[in-house]
Amino acid sequence: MNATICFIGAGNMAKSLIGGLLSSGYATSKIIATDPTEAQRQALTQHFGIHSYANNAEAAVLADIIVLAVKPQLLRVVCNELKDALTDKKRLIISVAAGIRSEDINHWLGGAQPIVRTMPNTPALIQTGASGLYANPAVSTDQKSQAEHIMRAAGLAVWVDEEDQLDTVTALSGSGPAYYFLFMEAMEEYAQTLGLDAKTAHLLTMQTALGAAKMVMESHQDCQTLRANVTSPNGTTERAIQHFEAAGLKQTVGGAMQAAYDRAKQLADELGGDA
Ligand SMILES: NC(=O)C1=CN([C@@H]2O[C@H](COP(=O)(O)OP(=O)(O)OC[C@H]3O[C@@H](n4cnc5c(N)ncnc54)[C@H](O)[C@@H]3O)[C@@H](O)[C@H]2O)C=CC1
Ligand SMILES: O=C(O)[C@@H]1CCC=N1
Repeated sequence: MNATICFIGAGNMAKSLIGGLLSSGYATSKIIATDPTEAQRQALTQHFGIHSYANNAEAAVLADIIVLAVKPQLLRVVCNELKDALTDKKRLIISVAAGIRSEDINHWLGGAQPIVRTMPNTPALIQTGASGLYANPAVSTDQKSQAEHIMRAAGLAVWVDEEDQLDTVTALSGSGPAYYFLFMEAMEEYAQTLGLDAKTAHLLTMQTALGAAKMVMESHQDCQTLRANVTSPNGTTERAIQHFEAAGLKQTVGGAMQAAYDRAKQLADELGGDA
């Protein structure tokens, strides 16, 4: 693939994707980015050696693929700036903005636009991301492969058939890293209550999370079996699990994911449409 890719907005998510592409061997000359902040533009040149622009439309016309990586609240304004520059409708638009429907982006860009909407997550920063992707009907097979190539550079990329499923992806992998961080925070804090110093508690928590994730990925056993292997009859883990179950852990997790899912839909209603 040697398409020119233009990132609109050069914050954390754009930098993760750019970093991933460059480390996978993508040519520096084929990636450009825009940002109104001079410091961000300088950082791009210093870290990645790519060209950067202050003007979105000026940069967008130079590219085959445009990645919209600004905050969701700014997307409408940015699309308005790009609309007149993108009249040929050939370029693929990839949006990483949380909660903005492809239909709204299409409308803001003047219609008939190939759009892939994606929901990445922050581990993309270390090329261990997980992204869900949805393509609108105007996206060609080649453009689908291009979008997948870009998102794969930052980790796992999976397609969903219905755009609604991206709200589930948001509640799962989009917000998910924060769930694990919270759980780790709670473990670390209580280990200190039980007598460990902060550093030891932190190290053991991190390594336990990493070990558990690696076992799930590499052992080819399901979570239930792996859990059973840790749980000796009448032992310590059994007591802890009984406590989680009595406290309704699965219902709590379900309730939290439902709240994230509902908020994703609400955001799309608040930020989208013609209002
Ligand atoms: N942080 C997360 O976990 C996830 C974030 N996202 C999405 O990624 C998108 C970007 O998020 P971050 O990279 O975290 O934000 P960020 O704030 O780090 O980056 C946004 C960048 O856009 C620039 N910008 C502001 N106005 C602009 C304009 N008019 N034209 C061009 N650039 C402009 C800002 O200077 C900034 O550098 C958001 O839409 C967010 O919903 C998606 C999935 C997960
Ligand atoms: O919290 C949010 O709204 C975004 C979407 C997924 C992760 N961060």
